[in-house]
Amino acid sequence: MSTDAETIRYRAAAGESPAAVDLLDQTRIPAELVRLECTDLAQLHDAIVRLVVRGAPAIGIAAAYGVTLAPIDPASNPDSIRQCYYDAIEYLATSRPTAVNLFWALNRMRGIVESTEDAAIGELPPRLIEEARAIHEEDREMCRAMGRNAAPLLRDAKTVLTHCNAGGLATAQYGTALAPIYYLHENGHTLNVYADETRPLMQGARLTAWELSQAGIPVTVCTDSMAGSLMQRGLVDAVIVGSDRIAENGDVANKIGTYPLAVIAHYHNVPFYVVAPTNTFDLELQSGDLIPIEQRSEDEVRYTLGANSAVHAEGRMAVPREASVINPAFDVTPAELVAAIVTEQGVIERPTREKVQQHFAAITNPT
Ligand SMILES: CSC[C@H]1O[C@H](OP(=O)(O)O)[C@H](O)[C@@H]1O
Repeated sequence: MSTDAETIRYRAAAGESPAAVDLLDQTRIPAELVRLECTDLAQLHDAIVRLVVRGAPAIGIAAAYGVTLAPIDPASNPDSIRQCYYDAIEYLATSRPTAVNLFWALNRMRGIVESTEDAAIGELPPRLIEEARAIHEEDREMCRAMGRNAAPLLRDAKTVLTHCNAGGLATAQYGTALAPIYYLHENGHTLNVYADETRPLMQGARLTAWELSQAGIPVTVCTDSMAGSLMQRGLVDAVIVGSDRIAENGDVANKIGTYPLAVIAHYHNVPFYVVAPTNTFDLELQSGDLIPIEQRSEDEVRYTLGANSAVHAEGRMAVPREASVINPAFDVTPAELVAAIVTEQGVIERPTREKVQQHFAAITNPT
């Protein structure tokens, strides 16, 4: 993806210009490529809430950079400086509840604050910038690794179906679920991709279709309700999606509409793959029913194409005011419907609690 379409950029403060988290405004794609500069915490928090920046890893990266925007007074005492950063971390943690990468990244930033001695408090701002940049670059590398690790699962596939956007726009670059698609394309095996439009905010139609088209990968947008008949007619060789949080037993939270895809894929013997970095696992949650599910504004359903972006500002009312609306942003797919979870460390075939634990044990105690 070209640098002007890079999901997130960061500018440290220099002279009169303040530090800025520079985001590709994903609510404006595909109509236009517009960047939004966030120079304070409220702007960054709002950008996460409105899905200007979205996708579990990208949310974590943006929030990590967001901590460096805390309005510290360098002349105040070390405890006051630390408290200002802690307040920023707590505030950013209120932006969206489901993607565990947000909390994982904020905890890493908290660790830098906690571990900086009074005598070195002047070093804290550059240390935080360095940690956020490390989180950003690590994600770039993890996406490449997930592409390599997931590619063999698709070696015999011609056509895959994906849901929402788990591509470069959801990460530092390259994506999770789309990473093997890019990797195979780069190595002479170009897949055909069905992209679920993904109501109500249309991340599939607007974002996945845009980024795959930019990469020269054939993509066909289908409505969410079409996926079943595509599999019924044998037109889908595999379903591949990202995730926002994976419980210890392998249950997977992802964009609303993922669970029915997994059920239909299971019924039609189509392999259902999940691609996510290890920082998307929440090993403190024993099962998926404990994953917090974000409830978003009903107006995103009431208006065509959702109601929270410039593209949607002229959205037409699709639901009479007298009718009620629900808008859970995610659902949970039980592990038994998942053929494999692919991380940057490898592949968890037929995930179970034991296999997830083994995957993480192998990371901490490599043989
Ligand atoms: C690579 S994680 C992408 C993940 O995040 C999306 O949710 P949202 O667009 O609301 O941030 C969706 O669940 C994707 O699978």
